[in-house]
Amino acid sequence: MPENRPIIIGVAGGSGSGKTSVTNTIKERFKDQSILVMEQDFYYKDQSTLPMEQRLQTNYDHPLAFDNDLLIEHLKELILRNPINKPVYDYKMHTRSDKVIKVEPKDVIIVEGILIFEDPRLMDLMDMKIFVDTDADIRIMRRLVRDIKERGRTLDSVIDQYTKVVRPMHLQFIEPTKRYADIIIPEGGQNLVAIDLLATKIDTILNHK
Ligand SMILES: Nc1ncnc2c1ncn2[C@@H]1O[C@H](COP(=O)(O)OP(=O)(O)O)[C@@H](O)[C@H]1O
Ligand SMILES: O=c1ccn([C@@H]2O[C@H](COP(=O)(O)O)[C@@H](O)[C@H]2O)c(=O)[nH]1
Repeated sequence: MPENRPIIIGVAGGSGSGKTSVTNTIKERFKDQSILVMEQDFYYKDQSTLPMEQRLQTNYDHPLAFDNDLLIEHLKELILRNPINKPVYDYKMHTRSDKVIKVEPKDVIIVEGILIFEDPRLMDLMDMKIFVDTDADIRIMRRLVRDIKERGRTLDSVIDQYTKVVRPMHLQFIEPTKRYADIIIPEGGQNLVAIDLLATKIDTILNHK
C-alpha cells in the first residue's frame, strides 16, 4: 500500500436513516476538496437489459443486488491514487444510467450505503466504520417523502415495498451489521455533536498526512 494511502470511512445504516445527510454535511464542511463520496447505491447491478416489469421485482435490499466486486475494484484503484469511472445510478429507471463520472482520488473517501458492512472485503478496506442509527418510524417517514419527491414513487408503492422487502431485509441484513461499527450515530443529519466529532477527526487525519 502507498504511504499516502487515503483514509476510508464507511457510513452504513438503514434506508432513510440519514447516511447521505451526514455524509453531505461533512463533505460541505471540507468544501469538497479532500473528500470523495462513493455511494454503494451507484454500484447496484446493471439491469439495463431487463424489462421494467422485471426491474420492479428486484430485491434492492438484498446483498446480491449490489456489484460489490466493481466497488472494491474501484476503491483499490483509488487507494493506489488512480482515477476511476464511477457508475451513475438512476432510481427512476432502476438501473445504471449510461453515464459514468471520472473521479479523481482524494485523501478521504467516504463509502456510504445500506449494506457496506455486510461484505467483509469492503469492511477490510475501511479505517473507520460508522452506523447511522435511526428508529424505523422515522426512517419510513423520511423515505416516503424522499421517494415520492425525488425517486418517482407513489405512496402505495413505497408502503408496499417497505412492508414486503425493505423492512424484512433491514432486520435480516442491515441491523445485524451495527455490531461492526466503531461509532454509532443516533438520528443522522441533525446530530451536530456527532458530526462535529467526526469532522474534527477527519481534520486531524488530513493535517497529519
Ligand atoms: N435529521 C433529519 N431531519 C429531517 N429530515 C431528514 C433528516 N435527515 C435526513 N432527512 C431527510 O430524510 C430523507 C432521507 O435521508 P438520507 O440522508 O437520504 O438517508 P439515507 O441516505 O440513509 O437513505 C432525505 O430526504 C433527507 O433530506
Ligand atoms: O432501483 C432501486 C434502487 C434502490 N432502491 C431502494 O433504495 C434504498 C437504498 O437507498 P437509500 O438512499 O439508502 O435509501 C434501498 O432500501 C432500496 O429499497 C429502490 O427502491 N430502487
